[in-house]
This record gives sequence, structure tokens and C-alpha cells, in this order.
Amino acid sequence: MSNAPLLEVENLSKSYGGVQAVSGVTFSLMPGEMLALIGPNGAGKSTCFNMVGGQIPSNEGRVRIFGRDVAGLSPRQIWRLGVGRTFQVAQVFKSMTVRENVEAVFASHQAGWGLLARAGKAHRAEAEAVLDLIGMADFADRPCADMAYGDVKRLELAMALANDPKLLLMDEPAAGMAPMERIELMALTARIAKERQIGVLFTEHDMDVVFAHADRIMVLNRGQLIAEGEPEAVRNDPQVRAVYLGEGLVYDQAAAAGKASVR
Ligand SMILES: Nc1ncnc2c1ncn2[C@@H]1O[C@H](COP(=O)(O)OP(=O)(O)OP(=O)(O)O)[C@@H](O)[C@H]1O
Repeated sequence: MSNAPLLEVENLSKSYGGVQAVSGVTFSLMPGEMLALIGPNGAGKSTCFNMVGGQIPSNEGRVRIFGRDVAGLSPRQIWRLGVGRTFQVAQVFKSMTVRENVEAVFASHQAGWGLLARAGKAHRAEAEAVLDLIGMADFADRPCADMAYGDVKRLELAMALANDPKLLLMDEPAAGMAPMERIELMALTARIAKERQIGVLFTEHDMDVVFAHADRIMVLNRGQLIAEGEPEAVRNDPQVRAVYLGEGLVYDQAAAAGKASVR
């Protein structure tokens, strides 16, 4: 593992009128690391993702990706640096096949979205290699409109991997999936992250998924990081327990009972 962080976030803050959504958040992410950002509803997780991904500007603080300060860069410019992104709601072209969706990402990276239809075909082999990587080679010719939701989410991961990212931002990648599918999607992500030394920042409400696959966990509450560390330490942190207990989210007891899915 290289010693240079892929992502460095320093003192990041954002307020919306009187609401301090994120306050003084600082962390870094290393190659091959699965880093979870968890917290109750409204804690500021999506706001953090959107500041890192360039969707919204911060009020204060700094984001460095691959050592470069990305202030003022658009989401597309950040993507072109080698940052993959998945969203809560899957974003694929339903009228196209699985392969065409991945080809479109390759084409867009080189040519811009306007030339997609023509340029896409030139990337057939690359698209098939990515589909193979995530175990979707047999789905290549299927129209997306006919696919189960879990497969659409897997395709979204393939599309996020198509520009060969070194950093992946995954805001609730498994939202809406069945419990087993959630575990499988994140197991697949973790395997690819290790193999390719991709750093993954993800948020997820299912504690089974988080504790099974995160190398490190950060806990956000009312915009502030209240804990950060390896899963076992975070699970036993009194402040974290208080926050989750306060929300009625007794995740350790739920985990012991074999159903740790909480919101
Ligand atoms: N565009 C906005 N305008 C005003 N307030 C906002 C806006 N976006 C977020 N907020 C507020 O900022 C706080 C953090 O919201 P955010 O969506 O980042 O939390 P979250 O942890 O992602 O929540 P969830 O788990 O429900 O997705 C909340 O109080 C929210 O109401």
C-alpha cells in the first residue's frame, strides 16, 4: 500500500442558512482502503459526499484528491481525474443494453457525451472486460429496462469502474436492494478495491454491510465527526453508542440477533 493518501479532507464545513450541515470534518483515505461514513439521518453524510465530488461548494476547508486541491472543479472535472461515483438512485440509460451503458462511459471519457452513439462501439472490448470483472458478462446484451434492481445497481458499479478510478465515492450504493444483495455488492466492491488498490468512501445504513466490509469507520453526528477508527473500536465507543441509542438504533443488539439493518 502506498503511503500517499488518495483523498485528504481538511476542516470541511457547510451551512444552509441557519443549519450547520457539516462542521470541521477532517479525514484521509488510503489506496485499497474501504472507509465508511455513517451517522443518523440528517447527520451530513450526503453533504460531505457532494462537497468531495464537486456537486456543492464548501463554505470552509479543503479537499485534495491525488494531492491536488479540487476547489472550483466541476463534478465532471473531478471524475476525469480518476474518481468514480455511484448514487442512491441508480443512474443508467434504460433504453440501452448493459454493454452499451458501459461503452458510453468509455466514449464519454474520451469524446464527451455528444458523440456517444458512434464512439461507444469502439470500446466494446474494454466494456466487456469491466462486465467480466463484476460478473455481468452474460448480461451484456440485456436491455437495462428488463433488469432486476439489484443488477442495475451492479451495472452502476461497472460504470463507476469504467474510467479506471483510483477513488470511488459511493453514497448508499445498496439503497433499495435486498439484504443479501447488499452484502454481495459490497463484498464485490471490497474485493475489487483490494485488487486494484482503489480507495472507497461509502455510506450505508445497513450495519451488517458496514461492519463486514469497512476497514475503518467514521461516525458523523449533527455535522461533526464524533468517532473514527477500526470497526470494533467504533462499535464500542460510548459516544457512538449514545448517539445510536438516542436514535433508538441499538445496532449491536440487532447484530447479535442476526438482523443489524438499521436507519
Ligand atoms: N439543500 C439544502 N438546503 C437546506 N438544508 C439542507 C440541504 N441539504 C441538506 N440540508 C440539511 O443539512 C443537514 C445534513 O443533510 P444531509 O442530507 O447531508 O444528511 P445525511 O446524513 O446524508 O442524511 P440521510 O441519511 O437522511 O441521507 C440536514 O439537516 C439537512 O436537512
